[in-house]
Amino acid sequence: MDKVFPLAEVAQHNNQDSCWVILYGKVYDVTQLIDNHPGGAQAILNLAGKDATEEFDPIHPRETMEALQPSLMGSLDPADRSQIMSEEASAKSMKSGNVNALLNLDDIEQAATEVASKKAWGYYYSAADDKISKNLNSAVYRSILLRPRVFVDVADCTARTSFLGHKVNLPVFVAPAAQARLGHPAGEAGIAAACRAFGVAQIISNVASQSPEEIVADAAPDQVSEKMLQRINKLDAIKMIIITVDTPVLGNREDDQRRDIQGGVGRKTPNFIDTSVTWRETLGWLSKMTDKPVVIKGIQTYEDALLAAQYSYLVKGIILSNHGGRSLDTAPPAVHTLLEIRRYCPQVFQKIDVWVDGGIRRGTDVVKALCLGAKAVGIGRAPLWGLSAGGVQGVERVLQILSDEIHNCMCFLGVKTIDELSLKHVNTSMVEHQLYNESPDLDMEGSGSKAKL
Ligand code: HEM
Ligand SMILES: Cc1cc2nc3c(=O)[nH]c(=O)nc-3n(C[C@H](O)[C@H](O)[C@H](O)COP(=O)(O)O)c2cc1C
Repeated sequence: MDKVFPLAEVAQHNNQDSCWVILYGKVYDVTQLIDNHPGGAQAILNLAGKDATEEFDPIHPRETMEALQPSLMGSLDPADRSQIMSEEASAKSMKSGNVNALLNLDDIEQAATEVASKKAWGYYYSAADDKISKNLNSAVYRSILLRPRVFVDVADCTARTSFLGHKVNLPVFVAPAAQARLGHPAGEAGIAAACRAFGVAQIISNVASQSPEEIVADAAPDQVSEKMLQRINKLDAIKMIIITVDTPVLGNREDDQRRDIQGGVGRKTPNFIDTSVTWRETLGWLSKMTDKPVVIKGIQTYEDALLAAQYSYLVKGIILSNHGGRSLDTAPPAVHTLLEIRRYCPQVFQKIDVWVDGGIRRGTDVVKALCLGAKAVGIGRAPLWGLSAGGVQGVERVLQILSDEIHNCMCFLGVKTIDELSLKHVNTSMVEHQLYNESPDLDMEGSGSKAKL
């Protein structure tokens, strides 16, 4: 028979010698676990004698509960449990609101800021040092102008395209992001549900708060270890392996550190960083481990884009990204790298797919990146804000807003398909002037008011 414990009794076991916690209404004696806990002894001790569900839930995949089975003691007294649950429910009801009334991605971030925990907000919002790269990621799109064409029949305008051969409804993908369950219990699987509804691709983080099997469970993390790759190779719903290379060390994210009592969520996620990766050895190893196409995320210079293209037998794409400004502050926004590639090694666009992410606030931003040669555009924080503001519906709202804005922008430009978007639809003079102190290269097709007629 299940043993029942009142909250007052659990509360007495609140130290290293006897440490009990409540998880999902059950009582666990985790005294033996403290010293071997991957998240550190203090993480558990801070919650000793208390309900640890809220702290535990976003960080551990469901299978952790199996590891905890031997420590199960019984259940929390139902009266105490219902007290805790009603407190949780009233906190949650503040979160519901009509996400469909939110008109743009800034509104969604604002709504999420109001309802998210300080810790979730700090983790999502934070970027390295002085946030120069984070802010420039968005600002750079503002200094690219669009060149609308008129009297074009755009009745059949569509934003459908393909993503390494897989058909998608929008040229937008959800970029990998750790800890989606910090923002909402629906987590990465909730983002997947919204992506499924919109026919949009999602990249799953290696440090997601749910396992890859949970996330793709309804589809039509430890290190990128051999074990994980073997699991992923078996999942048909996972179409490609993305290797993130822009974070050899964790960026200095002060908003995260300030709002989390244990020094920042980023620092507590499992140690997934390997500082010894190299082009030749890591890609050689990866080519033996998987038949799935490989995409390298975090390219920030044309030199590295060129190198990646030399491995095109394995590397099918690159994502120009500075990790949403979360790694090296003052690293360039993807738009600068796109322009560099156009200038110094445009052949890269022919050899591999080039995608970008960082700073997307509007459908016009997406369209501008596509005009400059990107095949797809990633959003990182926006789906996390959507999830925090309104769960799956919030993420769907993000995708709906972008979809509408992309469609309208294409109609204004007089284009009917994504493939028609080109350099002649944008004027990049301001950015090029800032980068090279000169007007754009007039030999390039389009790109500015002096383009050939
Ligand atoms: C207080 C109740 C908690 C319990 C009972 C608990 C239990 C566990 C267990 C059993 C594992 C190992 C899972 C496995 O090997 O399959 C684990 C992993 C981990 N825990 Fe906790 N934990 C607790 C709280 C926390 C907190 C508050 C944090 C962070 C602040 C944290 C961070 C981690 C991390 C980072 C891992 C490694 C996850 C991974 O490798 O994927 N834990 N925890
Ligand atoms: C909270 C958060 C967690 C992230 N976690 C990862 C990750 O685990 N792996 C990764 O490659 N990129 C990660 N990123 C970076 C995103 O994939 C993406 O490059 C970036 O967020 C894009 O910028 P944006 O947020 O301005 O759209 C994370 C970003 C955020 C905001």
